[in-house]
Amino acid sequence: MVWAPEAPSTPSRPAQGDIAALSRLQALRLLDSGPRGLVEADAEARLLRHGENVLPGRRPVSWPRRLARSLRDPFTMVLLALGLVSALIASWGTAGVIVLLVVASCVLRSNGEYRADRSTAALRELVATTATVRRRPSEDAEPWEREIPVDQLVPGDVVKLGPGDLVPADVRLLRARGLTVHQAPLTGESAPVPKRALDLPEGDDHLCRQGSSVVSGSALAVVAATGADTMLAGSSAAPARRLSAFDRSVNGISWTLVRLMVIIPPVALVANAVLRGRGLEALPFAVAVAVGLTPEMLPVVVTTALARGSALLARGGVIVKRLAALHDVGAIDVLCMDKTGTLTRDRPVLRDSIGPDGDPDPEVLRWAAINSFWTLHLADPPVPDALDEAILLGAPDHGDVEGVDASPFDPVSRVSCALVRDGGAHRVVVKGAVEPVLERCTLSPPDRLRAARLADRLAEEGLRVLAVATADHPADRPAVHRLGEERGLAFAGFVTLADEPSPEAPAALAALSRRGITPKVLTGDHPATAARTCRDLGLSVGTVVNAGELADLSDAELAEAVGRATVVTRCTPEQKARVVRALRARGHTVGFLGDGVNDLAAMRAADVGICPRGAVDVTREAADVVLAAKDLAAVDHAVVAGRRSTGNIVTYLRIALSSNVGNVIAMLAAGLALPFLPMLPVQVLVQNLCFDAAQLALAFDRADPAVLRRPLRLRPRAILRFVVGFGALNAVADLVTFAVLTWVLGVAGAPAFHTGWFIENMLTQAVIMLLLRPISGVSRPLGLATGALAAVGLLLPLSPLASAFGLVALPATSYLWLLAVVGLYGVTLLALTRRRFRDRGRRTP
Ligand SMILES: Nc1ncnc2c1ncn2[C@@H]1O[C@H](COP(=O)(O)OP(=O)(O)OP(=O)(O)O)[C@@H](O)[C@H]1O
Repeated sequence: MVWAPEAPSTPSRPAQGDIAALSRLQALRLLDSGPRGLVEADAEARLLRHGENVLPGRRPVSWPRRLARSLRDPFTMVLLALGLVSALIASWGTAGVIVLLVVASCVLRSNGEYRADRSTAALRELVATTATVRRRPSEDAEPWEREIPVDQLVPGDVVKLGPGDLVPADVRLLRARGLTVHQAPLTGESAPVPKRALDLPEGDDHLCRQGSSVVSGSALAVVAATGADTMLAGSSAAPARRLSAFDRSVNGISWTLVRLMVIIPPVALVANAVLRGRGLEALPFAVAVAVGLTPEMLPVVVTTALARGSALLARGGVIVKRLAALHDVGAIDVLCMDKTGTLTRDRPVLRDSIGPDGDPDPEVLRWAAINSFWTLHLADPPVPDALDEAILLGAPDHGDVEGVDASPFDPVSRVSCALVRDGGAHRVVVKGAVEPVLERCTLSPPDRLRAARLADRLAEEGLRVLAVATADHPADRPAVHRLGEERGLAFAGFVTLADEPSPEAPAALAALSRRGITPKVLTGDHPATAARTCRDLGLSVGTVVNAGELADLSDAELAEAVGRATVVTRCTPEQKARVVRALRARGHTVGFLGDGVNDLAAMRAADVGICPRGAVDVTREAADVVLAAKDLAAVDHAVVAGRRSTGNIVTYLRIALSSNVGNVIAMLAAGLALPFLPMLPVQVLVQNLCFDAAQLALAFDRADPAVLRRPLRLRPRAILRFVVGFGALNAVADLVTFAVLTWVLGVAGAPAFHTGWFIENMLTQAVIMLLLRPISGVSRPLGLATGALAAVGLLLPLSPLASAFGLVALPATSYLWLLAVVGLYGVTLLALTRRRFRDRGRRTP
């Protein structure tokens, strides 16, 4: 029979309030839909009418808007302020060069960010969430179910929901089995909320909103509102992402420099006035010195280094969803992971069916299969449970038993239930983890102990053990989602399944530990099964912690306990998250690799969430890194790419800041010692511009092998300490140059002095770029950039442009002396850096 909706006098945008008050059938009619779903052509027409199912705030930012946004950066603000001051005192050269610096860095930055965002958006598309929709090719055709991108959903579409799905739009439930949803992003409630497909609705039990996610159970629902019409869009409750450790580190360094930039001009002015009697004429110089401190290319180098790393990873199928996460991957020192599918192949195979006395008993398997069959068929989850499938594959026919209702596996209660009619009687069949099932059974204390010991023995062989129990169920007690709460069950026995350890896991685990990463296994499985699997993979297991025993510990005690453990078992989703938070509180940078709905909370709690492409939607949405497959070797690749990119950023910061700090100290000191300013403002700014441009090559530098061997994090304090030391050395080289120019070469007049110092400065910058790095090899871009920098320094004073910058040609002896100073500086730098980087294995960057 074809289901024919009554009057099709449907408004194009039915008010949600109307739908909330209606029965299932009335809601379907209002939406001009039916349980067999929309016809494809109708869905297309609706898509044109309603638009894509995209939240308004999620649209891409345009290039001009990005350019305008880059002006809001603190460095740019200070630079513009200094440019304004220069313009006010009619120092047009200084103001002009500052504007040029700002324009260059803003254009480069917004262009880099635009390109990086476009490529990460394209990569994100590859792992975008989909919805299982029921549609018909034509009015009379049978409906089919298929996955479509969430943005293609329209009001009236009939969708299926299962554990781990993100609710793709605002929906009205048509059928639900054991459905619980997590709707914290909308209501703040942290506990999962049960939902039912009632015909006479009370409250919003029968509605699920976009932004919530399915924790357990399954449902069929009709889409009531999409895109801007959803409650989430209306409430602007889109979750704000917390600032990552990397963002905080970069901000920390930036603000330290910004403070210095603001302080330098007044200090320089006062010192010049007091010691040299100079007035406002020293202001352009003071401004130029402050500008000289800025690492203008910081945002560009950061974006380029991270975008390059994630582009390389994408070629291997690893997708980094937000750039800063690549740094965080490189910083991971503890990798928490689930067991199933990560350490095992996730291809369970049925082994045995064992009665309470330990002997084989086919009846246990029969009940297990009845439970699996009816939970799969009545609940009809979009993705069938692997354990249920394995049981059905290995079980004989289970006879004439009719399913009445079912509550699919719930990762919190760890049981699944089916209500069946067996002959004339109703019977509830419960299957699940050993402890929650035994807890629900009527057993004498010795029998309970014997059953638990039997389960331990089976689990010690590395088998997955499911307990099975049954009970008569009076027909007048229908509430299925209360089935799991049944007590007084009769214990039937155990079924066991084998899930072989993954053959690739031992090598991948060994590779991770060579990179200084400690693996920790957080699983919902039995302690003995988990311990045996880990031992088989060569992991040193130590004490196996049972998460149930951690419940009463304080956060500090928990941190202590899990800090020592390698395997934490019987974890509920929230316990996995608590363990991750405890490890972070101990100062670890924690990565979490998982793929199930039971991994979601931990994924969100971790510094970096990692999942395979086949993970449930909600986990994939929360993850920062998505792998082509659940493969520990791919995590290793991501770690290497992260450390390589961070290594390049750290090198850039060390070089840029050491050189800039050195120059600032030298200029301020020389400005006070000399009767004239040691450099013209325009010269300071030109050499700054050349140095900035050359440093872009550092984003493409080679990786230091030592950096790849240990977790690498941007540590502002360590970088600033490094900069103070090497900045001081750079200042000494500058001051030696001043001494040579004044006393050895007897340079007469400011232009010759300025030129000598300009040449030396450009050459030392080239030397610093080559030597202040942890590796001796030079990449092609770096070789070209440093060569160009040195060439500009040596040739600009000899070129026709020299006079425009206040430079003059120097005699050959001056060049020789300058080269000698730079050579001496280079040798000293080489000796110090080799020593500094030789024992880098023991130091932080
Ligand atoms: N379909 C199912 N029916 C009944 N019991 C199940 C089912 N799936 C899992 N269980 C039981 O619940 C326990 C916890 O399962 P859960 O999915 O939380 O973790 P897991 O898959 O064992 O491990 P991991 O967290 O490492 O992926 C399992 O050890 C098993 O005893």
